[in-house]
Amino acid sequence: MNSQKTTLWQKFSFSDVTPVMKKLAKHSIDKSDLKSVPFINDTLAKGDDYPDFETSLKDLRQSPFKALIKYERKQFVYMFCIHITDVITSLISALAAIQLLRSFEKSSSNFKLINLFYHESTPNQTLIFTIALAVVIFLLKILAASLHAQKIEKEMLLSWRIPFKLMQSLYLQLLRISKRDRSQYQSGDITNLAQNDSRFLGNFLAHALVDIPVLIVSCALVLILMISILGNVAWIGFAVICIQIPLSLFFSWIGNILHEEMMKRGDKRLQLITEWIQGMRLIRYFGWGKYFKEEINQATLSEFIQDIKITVKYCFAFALTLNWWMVVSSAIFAGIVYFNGQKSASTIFAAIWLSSILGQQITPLPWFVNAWSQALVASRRLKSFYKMRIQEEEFNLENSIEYSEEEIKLIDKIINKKVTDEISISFSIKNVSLRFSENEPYVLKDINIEIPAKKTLAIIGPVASGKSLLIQVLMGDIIPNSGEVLFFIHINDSQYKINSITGNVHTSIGLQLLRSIQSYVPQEAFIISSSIRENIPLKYKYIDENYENENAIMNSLYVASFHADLKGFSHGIDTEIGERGVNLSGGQKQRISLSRSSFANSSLIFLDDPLSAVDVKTEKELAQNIFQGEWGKEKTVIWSTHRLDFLKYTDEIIFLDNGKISEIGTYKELKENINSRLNQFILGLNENDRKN
Ligand SMILES: Nc1ncnc2c1ncn2[C@@H]1O[C@H](COP(=O)(O)OP(=O)(O)OP(=O)(O)O)[C@@H](O)[C@H]1O
Repeated sequence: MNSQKTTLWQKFSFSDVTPVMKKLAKHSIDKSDLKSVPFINDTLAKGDDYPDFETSLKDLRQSPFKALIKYERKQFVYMFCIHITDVITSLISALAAIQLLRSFEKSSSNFKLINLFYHESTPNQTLIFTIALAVVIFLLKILAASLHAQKIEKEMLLSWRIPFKLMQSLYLQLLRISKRDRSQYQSGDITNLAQNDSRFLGNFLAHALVDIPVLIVSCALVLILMISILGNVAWIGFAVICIQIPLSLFFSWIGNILHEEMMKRGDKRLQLITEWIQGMRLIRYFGWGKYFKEEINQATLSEFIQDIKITVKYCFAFALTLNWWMVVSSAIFAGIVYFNGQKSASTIFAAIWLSSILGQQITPLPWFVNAWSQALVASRRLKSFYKMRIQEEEFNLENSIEYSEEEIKLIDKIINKKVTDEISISFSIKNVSLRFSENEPYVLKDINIEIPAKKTLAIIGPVASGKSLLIQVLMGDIIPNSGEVLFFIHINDSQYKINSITGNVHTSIGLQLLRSIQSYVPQEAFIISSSIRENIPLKYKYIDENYENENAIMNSLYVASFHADLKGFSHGIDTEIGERGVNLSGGQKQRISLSRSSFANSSLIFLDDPLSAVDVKTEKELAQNIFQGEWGKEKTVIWSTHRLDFLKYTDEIIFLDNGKISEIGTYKELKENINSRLNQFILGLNENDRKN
């Protein structure tokens, strides 16, 4: 149903919403239910002019505030028209009511509309006219109320859509942010940006932005009417307003200067709460709960105090504004008495009614200022988040590789997973060095390695020697200060004109290519709060594909030696494994993570020491399944490890010492050399002992 075509009354009908509400109550709502509600559909998906993330990022970096005004301008114009018509309708009804009074008085020379129709009106004619006028006033009031309802509906739409759109781009930015810049932000800051800042911005734009120009226009209109009806005494009312507005703005403003600090205190509290949740076990075991609680209480208290300071100023401004219209009308009465103006009922009524319309417009002024300053702070904070570089921006354009038309076609097919032939990958790493800032030492130094296709390379070395960093550089996650990482994709028995592609992992195309053929098993397993069945394929990715493919899931669990563990689960692969896998042991989580990689069946696998929590028996099984099985023969595996027993299954080993390759060779070569770094390492000697 197109909401543009629905009538006002249909829009307010609950018949569409009721079935969804019932389902919501039963927690069984799905996407198709949401689609059946035109309002939700309209709000979240259709009818907006938001560009895609890349395009909007430019605008968001200049000012999220201005960007949103640009994308929602049609809505703002529409809301302005509705709102100003609503105000004008109210003014016309006030004029009609004044005229009604004057038709009884027959004394006023101004606005004697009745004389336009009846020069010598009979009492009956006057009666009919006044009844007709009363009906018109009533209808005008209904029209004004329904216009106002329409405006509120639009406000609601915007107050949902703006934060929703901002959150979407925030998540995308978070996903693509460069690894170096990401470290500037803590989880609490990001939660606050998504939860509060985006809402503050949405609140102001939805509820106040349009009201400010409406306020200015309507005040001018009311003033013109007052002058034409009441004469020069209306200027007294105007003068009284001129005193009140700056006073109330002043108090709102000084309250709002405190707002930025308030947001920082909120970040701190959220940060502590996130740490509390993440470290719940440790906090309990170490008995830190009391101190943590105190810290959170203090952060909450300091946020609360700041809020009180802001609220006091705001309330003062609000109190000033709320009943000011009475002061305005009283001042006008005083003027009428002092200057001996018209003292008829219609004049008094005009003074009261027009002042109250003026008051209605001005009352929310302190709130506008409050919402405005919150929105400005939110926009500034969001801007600095969007300003962080996305990963592609760190790439050096000189590294780009020129591709022929045929190559681009093939790249496209690989990225979109349309290549059915067998793919294999080799690497060439040249002069790679890395440090995190000018003042810090290099953490990777002049790394040069060739990794052949379908081979297993082990990266070993002492703690903090740079193993994980090297893997992250090879995966394109960290851009080195110098050197390059090239990879070569070979396609066997290809029906395409070409059967190999060269890529640089630190270019946009290279990164996309690599991500379409790689899988990764991290040091710490990532487990979603769901069943094993959904955890293996990660339901998000395979939702429309084969995530219910039980054979493939079982096979991947077998490869990761998880099949025996399944017997202990009451519901087999449908067993829920709790939030972040709380119902699993450390080793089980790691093996779920490994099965995921096996299920993905990628041609290139990065393993960042994922077997640290696996026992010796399982370790042997894994070695047979993985390194002697399909992975060892068909895939390129790059594996950082401390588990030296596995090394005999690898094709090549590099030994990292303090970011530098100190040794490279096969397991046999390194083991046979008594002085090899590997043998020294097994004996427990460090690099310095060896040199000495
Ligand atoms: N973002 C970063 N900023 C600054 N230094 C970093 C950063 N990430 C890692 N390092 C430093 O780089 C060095 C190598 O870290 P890396 O994680 O690669 O070690 P590792 O060999 O994988 O260690 P482990 O065996 O303990 O997993 C460490 O000294 C670490 O402190």
